[in-house]
Amino acid sequence: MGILEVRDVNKSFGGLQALNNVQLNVEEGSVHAIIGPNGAGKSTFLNCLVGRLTPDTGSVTFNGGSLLGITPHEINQAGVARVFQTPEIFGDLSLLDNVIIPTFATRDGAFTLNAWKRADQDKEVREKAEHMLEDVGLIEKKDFIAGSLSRGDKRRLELAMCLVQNPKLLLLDEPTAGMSRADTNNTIDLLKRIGKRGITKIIIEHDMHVVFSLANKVSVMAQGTVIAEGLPEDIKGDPRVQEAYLGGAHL
Ligand SMILES: Nc1ncnc2c1ncn2[C@@H]1O[C@H](COP(=O)(O)OP(=O)(O)OP(=O)(O)O)[C@@H](O)[C@H]1O
Repeated sequence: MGILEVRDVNKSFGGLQALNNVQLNVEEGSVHAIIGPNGAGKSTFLNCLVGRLTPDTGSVTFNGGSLLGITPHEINQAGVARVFQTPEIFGDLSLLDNVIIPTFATRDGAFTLNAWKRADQDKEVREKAEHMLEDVGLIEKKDFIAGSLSRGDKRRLELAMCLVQNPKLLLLDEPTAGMSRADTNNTIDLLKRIGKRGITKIIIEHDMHVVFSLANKVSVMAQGTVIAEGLPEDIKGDPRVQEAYLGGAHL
């Protein structure tokens, strides 16, 4: 039994079948990459996991319970956190306040919009948020306004906002998209470091350097279905994958 079990998931948009009988089994503590060409259905699949979309048929079981028929907030409370392609941060607040908000919410549950200002005075919350910023290498910028950060730092901040919620499963949607090679390598190092905490991760990524640096297992999607699955070194040499993913070029 994996921590996440996906069975026979289908999703259509009008006449277009975006997901076609998707099966996935993610082992607890693993880093599971999902790769595939543009339009393969990767984002649609991720959206089905976090409740942004509802599959037409199939089941999604996480940690023994179904993720279907519950709200995105309930999915988050069940221990699933997602880092988006476009970082979802509060651009006009400081980095520290950005991390204080989810730290406070995780400890105290739902809260009113202005309550986080009180959280700022809460020593325990503040220290936890600062510790998290230290973990992702942003502590020196804690008083900067988040909107002024580089793209790489914004993603690092969003990661801190997710990690402070102590997720069991972290979904990373192209975590290095648009980053310089130096920022990409920093992100790989950071993800390796947080990997040591045993959080299960699903990574959707186009950059094969990132995939092969981090993943224990790779699933390849094409035309809405999983066409191959295995260890990164096996996937690299799989002719079906070469064909589907890069039109025959070598990974
Ligand atoms: N909301 C939607 N309405 C209609 N069609 C959609 C919608 N979302 C996705 N699609 C279509 O579903 C298919 C799968 O798209 P999806 O974005 O999941 O692919 P992807 O593998 O994530 O691609 P990329 O790597 O380019 O992000 C595509 O043909 C896309 O045009």
